[in-house]
Amino acid sequence: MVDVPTSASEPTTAEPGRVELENEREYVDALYTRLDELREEKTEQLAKVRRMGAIGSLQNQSERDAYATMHEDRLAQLNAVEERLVFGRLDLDGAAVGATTVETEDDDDGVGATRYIGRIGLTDGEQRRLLIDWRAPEAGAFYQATAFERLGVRRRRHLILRGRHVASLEDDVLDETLLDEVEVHQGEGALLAALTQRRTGRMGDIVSTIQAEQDRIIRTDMAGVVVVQGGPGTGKTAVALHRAAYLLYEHRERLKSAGVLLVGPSHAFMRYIERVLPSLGETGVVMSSLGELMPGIDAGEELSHDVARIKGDLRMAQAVKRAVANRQRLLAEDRRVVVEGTNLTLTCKQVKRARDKARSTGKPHNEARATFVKILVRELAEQLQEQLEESSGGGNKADRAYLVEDVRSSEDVRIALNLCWLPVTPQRLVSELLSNPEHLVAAAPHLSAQETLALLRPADAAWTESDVPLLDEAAELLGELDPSAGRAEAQAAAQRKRDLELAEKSVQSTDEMLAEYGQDGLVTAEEILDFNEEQGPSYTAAERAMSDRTWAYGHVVVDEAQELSPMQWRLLMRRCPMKSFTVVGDIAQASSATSTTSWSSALAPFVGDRFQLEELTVNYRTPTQIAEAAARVAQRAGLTVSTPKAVREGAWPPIVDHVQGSVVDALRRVLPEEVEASDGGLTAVIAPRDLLDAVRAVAVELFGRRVGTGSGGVEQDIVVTTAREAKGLEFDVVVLVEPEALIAEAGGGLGDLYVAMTRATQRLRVLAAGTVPDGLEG
Ligand SMILES: Nc1ncnc2c1ncn2[C@@H]1O[C@H](COP(=O)(O)OP(=O)(O)OP(=O)(O)O)[C@@H](O)[C@H]1O
Repeated sequence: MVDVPTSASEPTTAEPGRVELENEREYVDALYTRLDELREEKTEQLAKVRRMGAIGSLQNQSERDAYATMHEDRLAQLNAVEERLVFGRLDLDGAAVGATTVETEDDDDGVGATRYIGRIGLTDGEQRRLLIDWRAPEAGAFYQATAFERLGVRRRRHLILRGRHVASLEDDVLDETLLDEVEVHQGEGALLAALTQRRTGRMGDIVSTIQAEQDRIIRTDMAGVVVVQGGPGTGKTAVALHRAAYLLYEHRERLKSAGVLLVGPSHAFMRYIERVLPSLGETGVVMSSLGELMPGIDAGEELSHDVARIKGDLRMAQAVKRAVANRQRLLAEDRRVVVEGTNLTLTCKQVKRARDKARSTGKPHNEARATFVKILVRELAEQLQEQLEESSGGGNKADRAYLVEDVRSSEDVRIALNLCWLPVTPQRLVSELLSNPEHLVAAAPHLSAQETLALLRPADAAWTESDVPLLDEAAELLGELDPSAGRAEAQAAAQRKRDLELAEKSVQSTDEMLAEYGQDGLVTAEEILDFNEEQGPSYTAAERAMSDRTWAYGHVVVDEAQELSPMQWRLLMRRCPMKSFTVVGDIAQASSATSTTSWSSALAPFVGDRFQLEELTVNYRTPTQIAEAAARVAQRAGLTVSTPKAVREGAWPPIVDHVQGSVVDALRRVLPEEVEASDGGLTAVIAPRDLLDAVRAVAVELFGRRVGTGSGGVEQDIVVTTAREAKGLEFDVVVLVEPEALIAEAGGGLGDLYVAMTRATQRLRVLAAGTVPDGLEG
């Protein structure tokens, strides 16, 4: 049992601030001791379950799996919260908050008058609450209380930890009467300290400094669609991720089985944010970029704005529907088929009737085909029977079951039926639709000749993210070829990997146990795995969801949602029939004509006006000078942008270099200066696509392996990227190459330039051989 200090420490004669710091250190030490104790307990419980799993009877295998998963999850959570386990303390009305008191006696609601707030909740052996999870209702006041609306809070304190050590305290006294009584600890402010830290290429959590307007959105009810609009750097991504963690806490049971899907624009973005939820102790969220929403397909970026716009139009759903219907063909004339040497006739009328019946089942194409085939095989078998009986003079009665089999296995019949109703995969359907002009014109008569031409491409072209909704649409209408096939394969591979890890651990436990009985452990991980597999696989909800296109999620979070085309929205709505969404984005940052122009128009086809719009108004990323320049450029170009208030001044205004000659040569000169200015932080060079290779070559020439590109780039401290790939990311220093070319590349749209300018947390340098957009220089 940990001995947590629960009542006032004895006053000492030491300097008052010091004493209080020591008290906090003592309390925090005790919390970490409790954390260690719980980790040990869980490790022991897990080992015990695994030992039973390896040698016990088969009967309770799945129950034991469930226990093992539960213990593993909890252990993973306990391990994830090591850093900044506790970060806050609230002293409430009635609490004694003198310099030397740490009062945690229970008050009426069972929570201490002094509450410690942390990443998870902890209790001691007697179920007294030592630490309150930041998501619990009792922690709300830590984020919400102000001097005007104290919510019973006398003092809010931030505990700033280095490792397990309390380095300093930051007090926020809300009850003025306290000012005379207590020593107030003040530093630069926890928020500012967090914001001025150097960037690491990975987003971190903001759990200790969530601001009131963000907290309100994070804790909004789960039902329905919540849209969070906010300018660059207002914390939309941070809010979206913390909201996912909050909902998983608040609706644990429901979301544990249904799961939460988090969708972002690109691989680079998903890598940038992937550590946030695990650091909040949440590992079960399915994360997917727009290109990965169809299991088994990893689609790349759609480079042509026109193609993306055409494919993103809702009318493409009709086109796919027609393409499927066109696979259910009628005969132009009656057709002769030979079965076991007998000539039979498949009539146009028969085929039409069978087709109508199959369609009326309402089943998807591949499944309804069974009805179509069954009807025609039966009718052909009847014909065959009649002919055989006739030719034998009516004396011989043929066995219908044999005849059906003869018809079914006839090559001729197979070809004839396939010509009318061929089973097809979504990939094949979409690939043929986009590569065969006849198919495309027949399925998509709404397209102009020019648009049809823009869509046509080779049959083996790689998938792009705007193909994904078409594939999804096709999959929906086609159904599975073999309902148990593809999905099962993907799941089996994931499961085998997981099982092998488990089995290896299990072998260790078994070896230890057998050794206790003086026997050799003669079992291998593979043997245990084979043994377990006989019981059938078991999957976590996230694993099942990831490999199942038809999975119905309990909640979907969409980041950079302004980028979504109507077809992408349609796909996502299908993933969550309950329509429980958190949608975050900034209309002004939209890349192109495919993107959303207003939240109402984006959502109307799916939820009407039934969504709740929230706005974030403070910019935490970009210093004032850069934020103002970006907003000016956008406004002069006629773009409506929200102009959030930046929380800090920067050291530099944007620097513009008017380059004589080549921008790439100018970059060779400028980049070392900028990397130096980043002071060990992250530098990004954002360039138009056709300059990217040359820019990358210069960066590599200067900095070699320190340079990263694309989705792997966030690991490196110098990143060369397009504006689109930089969406959602941030860097200490940004060098922006040829701004006018960025606008031209986006078909005249300003969104990408606006995004590029607002990625910098410290410094922005613009290199322009061409003209400089109006407003950039004031
Ligand atoms: N309350 C906060 N405390 C500390 N840091 C914060 C807070 N809110 C936001 N930030 C930081 O501000 C930066 C911008 O946040 P975020 O990326 O979520 O903004 P965004 O609105 O999604 O930006 P954009 O739309 O431009 O991509 C991040 O580094 C984030 O950690």
